[in-house]
Amino acid sequence: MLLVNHLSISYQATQILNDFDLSLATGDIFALLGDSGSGKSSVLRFISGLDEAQSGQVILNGKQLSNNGTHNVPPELREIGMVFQDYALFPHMNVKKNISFGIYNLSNSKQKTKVEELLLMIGLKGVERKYPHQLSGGEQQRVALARALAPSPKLLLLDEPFSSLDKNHQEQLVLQVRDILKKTNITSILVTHDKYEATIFADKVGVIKNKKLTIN
Ligand SMILES: Nc1ncnc2c1ncn2[C@@H]1O[C@H](COP(=O)(O)OP(=O)(O)OP(=O)(O)O)[C@@H](O)[C@H]1O
Repeated sequence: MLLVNHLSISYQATQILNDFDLSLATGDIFALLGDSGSGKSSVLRFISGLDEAQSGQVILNGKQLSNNGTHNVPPELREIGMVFQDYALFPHMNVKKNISFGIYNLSNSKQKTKVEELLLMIGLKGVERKYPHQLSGGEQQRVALARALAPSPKLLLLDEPFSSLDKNHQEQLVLQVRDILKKTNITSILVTHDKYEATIFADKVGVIKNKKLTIN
């Protein structure tokens, strides 16, 4: 379960969020909408431990990761996976190296098995040795998802991962990723501008309005 309590964020004198609260059950897929500049990415950066805030608490599966706007647990120890819109993959690493990046502590044979399992799940069996530039945008985003899922995170944060894809493939990928997340039962938050995408992807949709979260 994820709890975000009393999150308030200001940059210089401008307040972006005021007492933002969010509660998700394990396995929930949540989409966060809001106008440009409303603070969607800022919420993800606080939850992931990258940016601090004026106030705010994060509790994931009973563990307090942040309190009073500061972080008790650094980003790399939070068991939170992330997928972004751009620069999702390391261009100089092949697909296998990209996916196994976060599981370097496993033995080579365990890494290999995990990469094969994930490639099968994302429908890209056999591309281990390809480089990102040899894949389409949608394929790259599926590999980015596999990389984020490899260490079995407790929470997955997706910041507009579908928005740079062409419309024809976008819906198919949105539904495919939803399916994968449902199978793995990972609690997820998608930040998006696209109301339709939010509706088909998520179990619950929320909007940032007047610096707070409104659940539809
Ligand atoms: N490090 C920072 N320093 C100063 N201002 C910032 C910083 N990060 C974000 N902001 C400002 O805070 C506001 C919220 O930014 P944020 O990126 O969270 O919004 P968003 O809802 O994700 O926007 P978009 O949909 O356009 O990506 C914006 O006005 C942005 O310019």
